[in-house]
Formats: sequence, C-alpha cells, structure tokens
Amino acid sequence: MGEAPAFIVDDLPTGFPNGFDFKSKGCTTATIIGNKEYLIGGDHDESSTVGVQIFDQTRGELICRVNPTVLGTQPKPCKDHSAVLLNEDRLLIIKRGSTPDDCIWFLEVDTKYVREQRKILGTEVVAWSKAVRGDAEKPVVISGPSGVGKGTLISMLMKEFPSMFGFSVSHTTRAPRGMEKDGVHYHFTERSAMEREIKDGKFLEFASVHGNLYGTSVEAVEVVADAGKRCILDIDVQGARSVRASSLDAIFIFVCPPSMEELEKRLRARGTETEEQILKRLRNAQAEMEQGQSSAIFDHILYNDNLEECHENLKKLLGLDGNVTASPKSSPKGVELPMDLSISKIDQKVIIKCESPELETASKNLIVLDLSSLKGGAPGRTRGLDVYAIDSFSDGLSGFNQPT
Ligand SMILES: Nc1ncnc2c1ncn2[C@@H]1O[C@H](COP(=O)(O)OP(=O)(O)OP(=O)(O)O)[C@@H](O)[C@H]1O
Ligand SMILES: Nc1nc2c(ncn2[C@@H]2O[C@H](COP(=O)(O)O)[C@@H](O)[C@H]2O)c(=O)[nH]1
Repeated sequence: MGEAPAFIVDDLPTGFPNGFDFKSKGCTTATIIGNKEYLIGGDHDESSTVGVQIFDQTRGELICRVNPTVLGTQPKPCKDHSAVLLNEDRLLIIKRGSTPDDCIWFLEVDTKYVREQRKILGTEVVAWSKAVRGDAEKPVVISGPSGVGKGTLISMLMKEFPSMFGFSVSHTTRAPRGMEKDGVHYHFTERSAMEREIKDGKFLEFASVHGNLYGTSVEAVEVVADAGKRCILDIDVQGARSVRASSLDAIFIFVCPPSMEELEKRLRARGTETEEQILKRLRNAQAEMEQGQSSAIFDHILYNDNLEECHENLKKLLGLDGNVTASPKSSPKGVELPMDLSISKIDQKVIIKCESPELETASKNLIVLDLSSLKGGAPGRTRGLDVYAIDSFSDGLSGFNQPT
C-alpha cells in the first residue's frame, strides 16, 4: 500500500462499463434509485453550485420533475463528475478538476436525516456532505444552566489545545455583550433573518432560550470539521436533545453547579445580565438541572465546583489526560492526476484506476477510497474516509477480501 494521496480527479471518462447505475449527459449524471432518477449537475443549474433535480415516478405513470430542498453546504461546480450509488441511500460524487480537499462528496437521498427533514419540511429533500479524510474525533456537546461555567471550561480547553478543538459559533438574536465579537462569540442576527434561515433548513438545531433564539447552523459545524478540528458546541438542553436526535455523532456532557446558590453567585458576579434576566435564567436553571440529570441525552455529568479540578475531569472524559499531541493532523500533500480514470466498486471500497500511458509503468496507479469506516454525514461532514494508493488491482483485491 502506498501513502495516502490527496488528488485532483481529472478527465473522467463519460461512461463506465462496470455495472454502475450511471449515465453521463454532458456534465450531468443520472442515477436511478427505485422510482426516482437523480440528475446531478448540468445546464439546468445556473447557480454557482452543483444542482440536483429529481424525476419522480412514484405516483403512477406520470413522471414529475421535482426541485428538492437541498440541505448542507453545496459543492462548487466542476468540469465533470461521476456518481456512484452506495447502499441505495446516498451517492458518492467524485468531482473532476477540483482541489484535493473538495473532490469527494456524498449526496444523501434517503438516509435517516433526509427522511426526518422530508417530514419536517414537507418537501422532497436531499443533503450534501463533504468527505473528510481520517478519523477526526467526535464533536463534543457541552450543556448546563447559564452561569455554571461552560464557556470558561471551553476557553480553558481551547487555550490548552488550540489546534485540536474548534468552537461552533452559534447564531443568536440576543444583543452582544461588551467584549463579544460578531462571528467569534456568536453570529448576532435579526430574529426575522434567523427564522427565514431556520425555514430554509440551515440549522442543525435551534431553541428559544431565556427569551432569545439560539441555533447551531450546519455551516458552523462544517467549518470546524474542514479545519480538521474537533468541534465543541455550547448549547442548552433543548438544543442538546435535538442534536442527539440528529445524525451528528457526538459526546454529550452536562455541567452541574455545586449548588443553586453558587450558580446565582456566579451569574451575578459575571455582571453581564440585568436583574430581570438573572432571575429568568435562574428560574430556567431549575428545569434544565432536572432534564440534564435525569434524561438520557447526556453521556457524562461534570460537577464544576473547583474550576481546575473540573477542567482536569473534562480532559479525562475526552481522553486528554495522558500524553497527547496537540498538533493538528497533517493534511496529505496534493497529488494531481490529470489523466483518464475508470472507477470500480468492491464492497465498501471504490477503486479509481489511472489509465494514463505515462503512468503505465509507474506503481501505485490505483487510488482506493475506503468507505468502510464512514461516520457522521449530513448535516455536517462525513468523516472517516480512508484514501490510499495501491500497486496493482489484484493486490488491492486480495486485501479487500480480508476481514478488517
Ligand atoms: N468553578 C468555578 N468557580 C467559581 N467561578 C466560576 C467557576 N467556573 C466559572 N466561574 C465563573 O462563573 C461565571 C459564569 O461562567 P461562564 O460565563 O463560563 O458560564 P456559562 O455556563 O458559559 O454561562 P452562559 O450559559 O450564560 O453562557 C464567570 O464569571 C466564570 O468566571
Ligand atoms: N440550543 C442552543 N443553545 C445555545 C446556543 N448557543 C448558546 N446556547 C445556550 O444559550 C444559553 C445562553 O447563552 P448566553 O451566551 O446568552 O449566556 C446558554 O445555556 C448556551 O449554552 C445554540 O446554538 N443553540
């Protein structure tokens, strides 16, 4: 096996004699799943993203064209692409002529997330999710009553491991506090704009908290995953419940104060809320404590009495108490492959064969996309893609049949 290459797929052939449900119509692919045909890319799309249309024959003979609600950040257009059907619920999209970090995408057409969103939005839904190489750690959801010290603990963690963690910057309709910066602490937004974006499916979760709207956009989580970092979400219990029900595979931690008196002392000492707001937050804290401690949402409960001890306990939960390297995973170097390619799929592996005569004698002209350890998915990113080069098809095949 060779080193994990990053590559630019170029000059894809326009048809594959390999049994894929794939046809090329210029720069459009058409994939049939059951009674639906998914058209991806092509001239019908004048926007700056790869468009998706569905031709639906589920209602009898009549084929109706549907423009689905498209969730997730959409890929930028490319010269051409191929579409490989995986497990009837998603397509693997390999973009031609795109940068190494942008060439592998998934279009989810019938995953759990897509089915749920179809019910919620009452429309046909598809969802994009970009592949992220390697096994970035699960996102961390931190919840707890206002003033318990979530923000303080997160700041300490991010200061100690700056290249390991990235903060999911939420949207909120509340006004900024003195030192808070738009785009850093929150995306401060108007209620009407946020409500519109919620309707458009831009949010992974949202909730009305202490009289204001708060929400985690899909993009906020994607930005962190794209930077190769572990995402930290600071959200209330309602938000944690929504994320738990979503396809984001995360660790859920609830932070408790040593007592309600101490919680009130911290909130007052912070000096960021009016008396009315402090009283509202304390009233809400009662219910949050009950839900946080009794519900099945959370994997761990942390007591924040002594701050240093709590910080150490948080690190232990996250497996950071031993010898950890705080450096980011190095991203593989880009290797451009401007040549003809053909694609095969065997079990959970997709093999891209480079057919350039220049490479005929070169070893490692087969690129393998190993899909067996995929995690997560839309909304957000599909993690766990393994990409490597192999010397010959038969070498690769014998490897594929071995149990992992
Ligand atoms: N263990 C602790 N002991 C004493 N004070 C603490 C402790 N942890 C945090 N604090 C202080 O409590 C106040 C509230 O902390 P913080 O702002 O981090 O809470 P929070 O849970 O993020 O609140 P919110 O949900 O309102 O954003 C801050 O002034 C912080 O310095
Ligand atoms: N459901 C969500 N809750 C969120 C989000 N961002 C923050 N929060 C929670 O709101 C309260 C109040 O925060 P504050 O900054 O006004 O003190 C706190 O419990 C946060 O955890 C979000 O995106 N979704």
